Amino acid sequence: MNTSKCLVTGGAGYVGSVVAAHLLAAGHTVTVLDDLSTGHRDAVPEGARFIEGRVQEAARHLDGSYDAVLHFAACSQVGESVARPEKYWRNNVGGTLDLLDAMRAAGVRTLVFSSTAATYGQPAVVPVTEDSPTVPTNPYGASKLAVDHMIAAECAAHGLAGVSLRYFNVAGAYGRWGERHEPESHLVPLVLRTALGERPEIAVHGDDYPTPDGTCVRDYLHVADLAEAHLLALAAARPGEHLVCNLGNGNGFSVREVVETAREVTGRPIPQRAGPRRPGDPAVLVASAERAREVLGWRPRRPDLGDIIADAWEFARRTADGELP
Ligand SMILES: NC(=O)c1ccc[n+]([C@@H]2O[C@H](COP(=O)([O-])OP(=O)(O)OC[C@H]3O[C@@H](n4cnc5c(N)ncnc54)[C@H](O)[C@@H]3O)[C@@H](O)[C@H]2O)c1
Ligand SMILES: O=c1ccn([C@@H]2O[C@H](COP(=O)(O)OP(=O)(O)O[C@H]3O[C@H](CO)[C@H](O)[C@H](O)[C@H]3O)[C@@H](O)[C@H]2O)c(=O)[nH]1
Repeated sequence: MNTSKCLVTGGAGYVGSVVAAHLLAAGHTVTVLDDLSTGHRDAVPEGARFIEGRVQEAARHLDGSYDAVLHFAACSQVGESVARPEKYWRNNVGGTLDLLDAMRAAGVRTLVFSSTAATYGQPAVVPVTEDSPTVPTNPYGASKLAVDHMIAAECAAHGLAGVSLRYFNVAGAYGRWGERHEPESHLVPLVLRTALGERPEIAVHGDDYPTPDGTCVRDYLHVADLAEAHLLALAAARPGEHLVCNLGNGNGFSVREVVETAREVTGRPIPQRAGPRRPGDPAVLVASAERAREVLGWRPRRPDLGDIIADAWEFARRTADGELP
């Protein structure tokens, strides 16, 4: 296997730190560039070089010795993006434009980008393929879609080898790396904080959706399986081509099913209360990841929701016990 020298932007965050750990384990050389706006210094894996800095200043750090960039650094809260869209255009779109300029100037010609299911908005048909219409329902999704377009144009005009990976719902943990967002908005870690007694109950955002139990259905994906896909994407990237791949397991679980599975995994009660819908939430989001299987050869190893939640639970418990930071 060829090994690469990689710049990992956002490598102090949840997904970026897990991917950085996988890259190192596979023998790649890793430099993390992160401004710690939502990330944690201690999440950067041992063996990676760390630069505290902004993607907007990537030109200062990139040179021709790098083979590839994996770009995770972004703002990623849907609600905040509605309230403060300018932050999302500036950081996600503007930051990536600066990064592309820096890569072109340094001659670094491979990019793997964290895109999202939010680029599709409310899909009319599930499972969602990469050919589904992209009609984002919030500025976060729109900013990520704009970046996908920027990368496609950079590939066509300047020969970049670009891959956009559209994650569905990432969850789980990998060893000492897990989800530590503050504030946390994602369902699985909030359910587990409730199991730990740190929160009195889980608010179910809407139970009147056109789904079997009335709650939203999502496709949950293990963060370690997601990391594997990034390594495969690095190997599959081709100059002048922009590859877009969905990443999900193709199985939908409702909010109630997630809570029930967490009760089974943790053996704790986990009170829940139905509340109003959260604006912008699609009823059902399930991926077709056929392309990732065919083109990348991606095979998720932990597709079972119980396994995903068990790993997140182990991480949440160790964090609560003070064993992890
Ligand atoms: N977690 C999910 O479920 C999910 C789903 C779809 C897509 N994504 C995308 O995956 C990526 C990683 O998500 P995450 O959950 O790990 O988020 P995260 O907030 O944990 O990580 C993002 C990291 O980027 C850093 N960062 C932000 N702006 C920066 C800048 N301008 N310069 C340098 N560093 C900067 C933050 O400090 C943080 O460490 C994001 O691009 C996100 O949009 C995540
Ligand atoms: O306290 C909570 C938190 C969430 N939910 C529900 O649980 C489901 C999953 O919510 P998350 O916030 O965990 O995830 P999203 O589906 O909203 O978001 C995920 O998918 C999006 C694409 O639509 C973006 O990519 C985003 O970054 C990614 O986390 C949703 O129906 C949400 O309404 C609750 O009922 N209660």
